[in-house]
Amino acid sequence: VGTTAPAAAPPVTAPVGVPAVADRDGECALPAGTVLVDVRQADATIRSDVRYATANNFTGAVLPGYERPVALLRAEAAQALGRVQRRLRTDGVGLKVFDGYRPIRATQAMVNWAQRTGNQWVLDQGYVAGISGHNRAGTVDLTLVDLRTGGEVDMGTAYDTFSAAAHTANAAGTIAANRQRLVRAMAAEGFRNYDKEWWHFTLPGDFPPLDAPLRCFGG
Ligand SMILES: C[C@@H](N)C(=O)N[C@H](C)C(=O)O
Ligand SMILES: [Zn+2]
Repeated sequence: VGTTAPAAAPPVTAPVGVPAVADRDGECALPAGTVLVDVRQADATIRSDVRYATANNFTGAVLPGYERPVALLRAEAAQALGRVQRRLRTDGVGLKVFDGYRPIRATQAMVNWAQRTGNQWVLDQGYVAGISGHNRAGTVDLTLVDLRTGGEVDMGTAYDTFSAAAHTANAAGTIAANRQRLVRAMAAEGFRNYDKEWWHFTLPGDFPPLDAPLRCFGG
C-alpha cells in the first residue's frame, strides 16, 4: 500500500474531437459542442486494451468503426476517470480500459453477430444493448490493475463473460472486495455500475448516440 500523494492532475489538452482525416462521406461530423477525449489524455497512466479493435473479443473479429485502439469518452467523463485514476494510485492500483465510446455501427455488428450465431440470448438478457451508453460516449468498460506489474486484479471472471458469474453482486470474499473497490472508486466520481457486468460503468447524462468511427479521431 503506497502513501505517496497523488500528482497534480495533468491538464486535458486539445480535444481529439476535431477530425484530422479525409472525411469524404461526412461520417466524422459530430453534433455541435460534442468533444470526445482519449482517456489517456485525462491521465497518461491509465492503461488500455481496446478489445473491439482486435479479434480478441466475443465476436472473434475487429468491430466496424474500431480502426484505432483508442478509448474515447465525452470530456467530462474522461476527466472524471482521470480523477478516479489519481485517487486509486495512492494504493498502487490503477485502471485498465477495455472500451469507451463505441460507434453505433459496432453495436449493430454485435447485434448482428448475436442473431447470426444463435446467441440472441445475450440481447434478451441484457448483456449487449441495441443502443448502448457506449454509443453516447459516457460509458466505459474497465478493470483494476497493479500499477507496478500491470497485472489485472482478480474480478472472478474475464471481461465480457455473459453469465451470472459476472453480475457484480454475485461474488464472495476477495472477489467481492475487489469488485466493490472498483465500484466505490468509480462511484466517488459519479459513475454508476451496471449490475450484470462488473466492468461496465456510466456517467449519467442525456446525450445522443454517435456513429463517427474511431479513425476520425486523431491524437
Ligand atoms: C458488450 C459489453 N461489453 C457491453 O458493453 N454491454 C452493455 C450492456 C452494452 O452493450 O451497453
Ligand atoms: Zn460496457
